[in-house]
Amino acid sequence: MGINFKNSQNNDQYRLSIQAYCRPFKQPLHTHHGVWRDRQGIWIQLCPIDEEESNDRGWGEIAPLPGFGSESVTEALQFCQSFGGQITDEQIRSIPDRFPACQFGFESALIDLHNWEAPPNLTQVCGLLPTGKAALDLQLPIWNQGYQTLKWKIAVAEISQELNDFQDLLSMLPDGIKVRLDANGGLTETQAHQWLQACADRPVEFLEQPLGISEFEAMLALSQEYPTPLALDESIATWQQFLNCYHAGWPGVMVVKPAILGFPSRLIEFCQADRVDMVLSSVFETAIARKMLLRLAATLNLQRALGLGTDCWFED
Ligand SMILES: O=C(O)CCC(=O)c1ccccc1C(=O)O
Ligand SMILES: [Mg+2]
Repeated sequence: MGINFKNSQNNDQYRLSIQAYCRPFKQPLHTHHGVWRDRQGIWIQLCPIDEEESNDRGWGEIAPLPGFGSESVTEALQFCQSFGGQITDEQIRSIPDRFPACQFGFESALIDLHNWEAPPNLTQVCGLLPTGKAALDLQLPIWNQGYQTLKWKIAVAEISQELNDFQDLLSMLPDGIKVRLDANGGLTETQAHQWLQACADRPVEFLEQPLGISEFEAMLALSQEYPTPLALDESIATWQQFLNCYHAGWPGVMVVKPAILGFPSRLIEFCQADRVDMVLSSVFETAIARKMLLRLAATLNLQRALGLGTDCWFED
């Protein structure tokens, strides 16, 4: 299934509506970056000005992640408001790289306007477990919900504690279920070695962002020393970082968060020319950006489970 991009030479005008939102999580998410309680973002709607009597509307979502190098919600809101309720194709194509979440949101809205088919519902999704011991005493075991892959945040508590909980978690998992460990850049090199030793011969799909973004070379070395694949996330959160790591020959997995990586068309173009071992991952966006992510996933023909198991973290 392809995405229909409108002829990029057009310079149509759109009426722009902006709606800021704040959506609390059912339970806070604990990561190495801290505690996260709600998702704030912006929904936008584009309506072609010469067809206002028609029902054509395109929806997009701006869901920034400033801790990963994107603009903040406040900056995005000011940027949206600067257009005074009206925007052109040309202005959307010219959104600067310092507003990557806006690039994503506005181009998503254009794509939504020109693609009437609903994206397919993809089944291969990785579930996100609560952090720490909470993963062990889930009321309704999450592995009964059809997931074959589960993600668990580490580098939050004491390492000896986490290594113990990790063994307990693995002993509870049915055969065939694999775990993704996400350190959010929070391990020391020594701790990364401890984790990779603990992962050997265990059902671990990959260890995500063990070290900070300044430690690319150390992560390269680790990836050559252990059989468990490593994945980059924070290290490739902006388009420039993504290109840098790709061209530096990163041999592992790339966790791509399209909602903060800029124009979806640029990502598609890149992936059509170059092979990327990619996991498409959420930033806790709502259904509007999720629709774009599903369109992307269908177009990019990805092999690994989607990192979109975050829906259950919100009330309906
Ligand atoms: O990738 C996934 O499976 C879930 C999404 C996720 O973990 C995440 C969500 C929001 C912000 C950061 C991260 C992360 O991968 O570090
Ligand atoms: Mg991550």
